[in-house]
Amino acid sequence: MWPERPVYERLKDMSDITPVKPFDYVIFGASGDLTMRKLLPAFYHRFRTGEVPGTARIIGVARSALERSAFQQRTREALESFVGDAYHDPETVTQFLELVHYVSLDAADETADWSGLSALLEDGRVRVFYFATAPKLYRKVCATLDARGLITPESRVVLEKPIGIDLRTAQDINEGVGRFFSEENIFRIDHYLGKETVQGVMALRFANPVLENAWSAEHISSVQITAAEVVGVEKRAAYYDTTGALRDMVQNHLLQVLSLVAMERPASLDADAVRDAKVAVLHALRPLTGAAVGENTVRAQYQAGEVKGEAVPGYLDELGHASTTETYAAVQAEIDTPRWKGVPFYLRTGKRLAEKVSEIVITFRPPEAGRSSGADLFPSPPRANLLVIRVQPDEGVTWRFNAKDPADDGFDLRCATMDVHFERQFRQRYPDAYERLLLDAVRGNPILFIRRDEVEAAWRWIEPILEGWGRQDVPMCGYPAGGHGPKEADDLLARHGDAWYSGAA
Ligand SMILES: NC(=O)C1=CN([C@@H]2O[C@H](COP(=O)(O)OP(=O)(O)OC[C@H]3O[C@@H](n4cnc5c(N)ncnc54)[C@H](OP(=O)(O)O)[C@@H]3O)[C@@H](O)[C@H]2O)C=CC1
Ligand SMILES: O=C1O[C@H](COP(=O)(O)O)[C@@H](O)[C@H](O)[C@H]1O
Repeated sequence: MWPERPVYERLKDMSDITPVKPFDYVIFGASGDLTMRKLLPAFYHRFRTGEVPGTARIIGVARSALERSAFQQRTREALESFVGDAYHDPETVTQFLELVHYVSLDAADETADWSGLSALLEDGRVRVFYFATAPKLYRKVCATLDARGLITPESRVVLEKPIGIDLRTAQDINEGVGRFFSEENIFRIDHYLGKETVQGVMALRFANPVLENAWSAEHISSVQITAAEVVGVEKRAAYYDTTGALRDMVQNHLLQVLSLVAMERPASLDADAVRDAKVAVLHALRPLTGAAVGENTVRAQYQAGEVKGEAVPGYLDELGHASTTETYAAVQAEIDTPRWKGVPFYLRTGKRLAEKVSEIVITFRPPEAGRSSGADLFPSPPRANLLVIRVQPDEGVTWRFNAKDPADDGFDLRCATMDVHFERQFRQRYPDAYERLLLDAVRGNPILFIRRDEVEAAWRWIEPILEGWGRQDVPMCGYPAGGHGPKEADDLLARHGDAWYSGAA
């Protein structure tokens, strides 16, 4: 039923564990992919390490008619598949399943019988409503929760992305949910912010003066942000075909990463200080309108190909009908601030690519000839320094620098790399992004969640691209499944003398 599970070496767990108070966590969309693959395994890990108390309740809600025992069985299978062997302890799993409840309910039906859910909720506890369903349900479910008296002063709501399909629908959702929950109790989740290496961007930038001082157009010539996936759309075709790569990944994950890479130093690590700094970047993105959409963006669909030795069908064959939804998007963005004047930020994401990798690549300017630098000193010209932040997998950093070529008796240069693999270095398990985010919502800590103005600013920038694509201003390109994306995305960079980083530092 589930894909083959990976085997992990057991590494150290978090040492900084502060158990949360008993809570009731209601997950709408409990039988879905996200809950099974990410949310329940994340809760399990935090239960295993003692952060989630044994009296907490995780209450799954979906329309499927399931007994509690059947949902517990599905949970057990999900944990077998998605928790590494080294952390999968049958006794702990059995204890964890005691936390898990299920209510069969059509959350879109305000006339349905909600008493099964209310009966499981305890007054005085932190109560989290997590919406792992289609965003069009969010407002309605909030209204019904309110009508049924289920929203208490200790209640919070977690909204999965994408929030809407454009600016207007995002505003509608924000307004609608905002009628029942104050902004401080709305947690808009973007799981990329929960990734350790994405949070680590701030540490890298602001705790290392060498990097902090070089972090601008004076020293950096381009920034690449990639989120490549091997999987196709598979069972999520119905959702994906109405969404596409730009809405699914760029509007949220990639723009959040870009904001962290490009933001000014925040006044503090308070949630609002960081969010103020991030939203300033989103406001400073140069709008891509008119001809600029065609010049700066590429969209494409995967075609039949081969992934890890297996033949796979193209997107349209999988769907069985025509579609203008992109499974790949590449965008060249510019940020109109003095710090980033003239620096291209290249973003790309796609399904059915050669490998699963998310990374940030910072290319520094090589020393210029004529300056009092190394450029004129050596017989071979120095190459650009590269800093590669591997968001996932193999979280870490690679630094490419110029070294003296040991094979040469003169002073020829050769590129060398320093590779840091964080798990190896810290002997520390890298938690899945959802682990921290699920419990930050219980703690009421919003630092890794997105504020309303951020979501709307991101849509404001994305919308003209969607409009240009809707007008068919930009051709739909193709790329073979299992490859590196469309040739047109390579051309986008080649126009500036750049090339996508291919792992070969
Ligand atoms: N899957 C992923 O990797 C990621 C998903 N997300 C987001 O999470 C959300 C869920 O995604 P995903 O799990 O993939 O989607 P799925 O389609 O797999 O799951 C949707 C869930 O919603 C339930 N559901 C649908 N309608 C209702 C209803 N009226 N009342 C109660 N439950 C309902 C379905 O169960 P039933 O049919 O039994 O009612 C099912 O459990 C989406 O917003 C998606 O964008 C975000 C990041 C990653
Ligand atoms: O939000 C989403 O993210 C996943 C990719 O997440 P990752 O953590 O595995 O990089 C993507 O597959 C999905 O389509 C999208 O909705």
